[in-house]
Amino acid sequence: MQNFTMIDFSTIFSLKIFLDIAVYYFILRFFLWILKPILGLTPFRRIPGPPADSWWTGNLGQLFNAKGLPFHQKLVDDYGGMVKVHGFFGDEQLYVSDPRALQSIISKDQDAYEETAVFIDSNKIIFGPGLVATTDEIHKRQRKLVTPVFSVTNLKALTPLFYDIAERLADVLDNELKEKKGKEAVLDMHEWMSRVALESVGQAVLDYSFDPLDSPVNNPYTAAIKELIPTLFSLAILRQFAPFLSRVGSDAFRRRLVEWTPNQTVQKLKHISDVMHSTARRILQDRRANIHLEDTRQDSEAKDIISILLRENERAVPEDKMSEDELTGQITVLIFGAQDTTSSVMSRTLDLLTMYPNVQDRVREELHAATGAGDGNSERMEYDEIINLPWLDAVLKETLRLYPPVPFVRRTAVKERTLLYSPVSRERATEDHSTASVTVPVGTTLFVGIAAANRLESIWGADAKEWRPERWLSNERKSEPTVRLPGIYAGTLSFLGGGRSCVGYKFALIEMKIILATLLLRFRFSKTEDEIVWNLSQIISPSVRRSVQKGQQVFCEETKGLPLLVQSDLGL
Ligand code: HEM
Repeated sequence: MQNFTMIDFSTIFSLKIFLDIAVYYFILRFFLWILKPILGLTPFRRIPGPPADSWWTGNLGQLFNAKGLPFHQKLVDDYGGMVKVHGFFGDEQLYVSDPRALQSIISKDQDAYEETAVFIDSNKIIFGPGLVATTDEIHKRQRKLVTPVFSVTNLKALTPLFYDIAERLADVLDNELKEKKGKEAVLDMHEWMSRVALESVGQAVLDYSFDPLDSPVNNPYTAAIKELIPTLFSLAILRQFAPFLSRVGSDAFRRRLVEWTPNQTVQKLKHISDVMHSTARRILQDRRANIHLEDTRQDSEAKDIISILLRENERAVPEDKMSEDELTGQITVLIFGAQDTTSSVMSRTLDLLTMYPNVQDRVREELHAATGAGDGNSERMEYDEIINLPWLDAVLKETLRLYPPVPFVRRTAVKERTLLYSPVSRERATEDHSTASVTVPVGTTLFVGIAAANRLESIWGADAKEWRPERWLSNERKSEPTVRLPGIYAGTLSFLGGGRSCVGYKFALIEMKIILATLLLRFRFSKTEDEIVWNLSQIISPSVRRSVQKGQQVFCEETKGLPLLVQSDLGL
């Protein structure tokens, strides 16, 4: 009883402090908002940009909006590569797609631009202290161990596994068509791409099956990971307070605060995070038990990414070793980083191939020639062969360039730096190639416009906004552009660049190529009557838009999915 009174008192005390700080925070921001323009404290007076859409959320509601993609593009079309946008209470932020400024942010001066505190702190709460929740030396130490695990040698060893999963999916789709009593049927290919992506990353990273593909999924982790991105996105505005909330009280107090929050979405996020964390911990214990077993048997070594990481961690010098919490954090981060991104790109590729059937035929011809599929005895390709197929490669490069699944990331300036950029006036006809500069004060939030930079005419030519895989074929390649983006993949920013670039990009490429090649060899994909729209939900995903009549009124309804007509008779 005594104990109970004590805990209750400290909780109430912490809650009071929390509420006091929250009130003072809002009052301070409110006064700053009024005073800043009067005192001339607006750092980006000369940078063009749209007016704030709301006095307290600025342009955030437009930027973090499922239908926000056209707004992102319009910023660049109307105002150029350095745009001023507004955050909370008039906070001035920069939306950058200018290649020279991006070189500084992503590469040359990368230590001056860190992930935002909102990103780091909310990831720490959701995933634990893995790569996306750490900064500075801790982040560098973790990357030193994680990056080599994704070496080409390790990925080559995973190639047969990716083939096993891709072929299992093709057999399952074949059965679906047979069950529908024919050689063709409309199937939700985004659902299948999501399932096969999760199974691939589960098996390749953890040696764990999340989804057998040939039977219904009944795994709480699978359900949790599916819900994570939409749930995070619907809390986009609330998450801006994560840095503030994560510094209030103890871990136990903050957990209780979350439990008390009378908001269904917050409770859903707590449940998702708990499921992911407990599953990751269990898997880690299993893997650890297995690698010790293999060590004593001197058996062939496990090829999954986490077993390799555990072995590397054992061998690392004490100051480089990752703790149990850091390793658990990596598991969820890798699964999360891999699933929605690759499924989005594979879905988009299939959708585009239905819009450009001649390109679909061309890729299939290339696959037939490489595998002997036309003669009825299709063979698996080796890693090097499939990675270097020109048409398949061109299709993926062009899809990733024009439709990167992560269209922007954000950074915070942690050191004051000056960015050089080319100012572009509103009328493109009067483009000005002179250099302008802007000093970026510490604390400024910057948007790195990945999709915007990937579509710049100054780099990709007048047809930059068209999907033309041919541009990647050697006979079409013109001279190297004079302006370059600081990206690690094909001169694009799709996997970013610098010290926070995607660690899994080679994994993603081989996985996606094997799955797409296997499907294209067995099936033809065509459009249906359905209207497909691509929505922004942190990562872009497809939905079907339908008109629904309710009484006298007609409404537009959107359901996640990508229905495509799938045919198994390729007439070979
Ligand atoms: C088409 C697929 C993919 C795309 C387009 C993609 C894109 C990206 C981008 C843009 C970032 C930078 C995020 C930021 O700075 O805020 C990133 C980071 C990351 N990606 Fe990927 N990714 C893909 C697949 C994968 C896969 C398959 C894995 C793992 C197996 C993975 C693991 C990660 C991790 C761990 C990070 C954080 C790196 C760090 O902060 O040091 N990604 N990815």
